[in-house]
Amino acid sequence: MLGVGSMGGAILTGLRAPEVQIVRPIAVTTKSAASAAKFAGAADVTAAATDDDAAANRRAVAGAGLVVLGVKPWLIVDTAREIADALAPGAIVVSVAAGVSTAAIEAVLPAGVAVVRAMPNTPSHIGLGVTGIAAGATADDAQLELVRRLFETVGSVLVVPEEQINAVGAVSGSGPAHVFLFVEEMIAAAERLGFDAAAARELVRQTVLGSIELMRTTGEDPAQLRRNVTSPNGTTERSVAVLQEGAWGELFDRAFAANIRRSEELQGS
Ligand SMILES: NC(=O)C1=CN([C@@H]2O[C@H](COP(=O)(O)OP(=O)(O)OC[C@H]3O[C@@H](n4cnc5c(N)ncnc54)[C@H](O)[C@@H]3O)[C@@H](O)[C@H]2O)C=CC1
Ligand SMILES: O=C(O)[C@@H]1CCC=N1
Repeated sequence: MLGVGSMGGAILTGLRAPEVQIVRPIAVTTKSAASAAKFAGAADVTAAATDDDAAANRRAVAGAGLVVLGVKPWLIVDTAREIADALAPGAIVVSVAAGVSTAAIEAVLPAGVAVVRAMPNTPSHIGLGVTGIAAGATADDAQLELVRRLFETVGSVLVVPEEQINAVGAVSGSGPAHVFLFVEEMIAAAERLGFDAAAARELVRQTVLGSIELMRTTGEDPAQLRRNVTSPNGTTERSVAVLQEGAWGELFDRAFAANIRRSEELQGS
């Protein structure tokens, strides 16, 4: 795994679970020595920093069947180019980068190396991620299945056509940020009602955690769960009506469109 920051690190945490059957140690690389040092003494991971060893990425992928590129989008093609002739024949290269197409990566890799694009999210850190995966031109069903199993170690997986991967990024890849923004705004509004920061945080955090857990454990439709709170002619009806005046549907359409536009720009970067 080349690059184990927020996203790569979350996937790595899932892969390190003892029940995951995988060849160990998992070879990872980071840019800085300080990041690599966090794995010092780990029996299941070997880490090397590209700042220390310019050949760290090439060494890490030697003999690997599955290589995950977890670097920033604008480094993906250069990183793929850098490791191209160190890859084992038949290796699968998975990119988690926003925007960058499988074709752009395939173009710098030797024939016989399969490329798969994945769009995971950070709840993968606790095994509750959701990842969209899409096969490149040469990845066959068995290779895609292996990548599915990789991401199933950290949550659920949806196979989508590559044209939809940017949309997966908007909905679930970036999704945790949208949820946290909602929580931040609710806390700030609670503070404006006069609650101190600790009380506002407790009221909102527990409401959000409890609501999500209710949705998970009951399996109920969110609209029904909302109706369960909304007494006819009660208080919720009034606040929900005000929120709906905010045209959330249109707001989300615009937010997702902006997100997808940025993925398209990153493709060209
Ligand atoms: N953060 C998120 O929620 C999500 C991120 N992604 C994608 O994941 C990728 C990484 O994003 P983050 O984890 O957020 O960034 P990050 O900055 O937290 O992690 C990037 C990692 O790459 C390492 N790195 C930099 N140059 C390197 C090199 N030449 N060789 C090896 N490692 C190198 C850095 O040390 C760092 O560990 C991006 O392409 C992004 O589009 C995809 C889905 C969600
Ligand atoms: O913000 C980003 O570009 C990355 C991709 C999806 C989530 N984080």
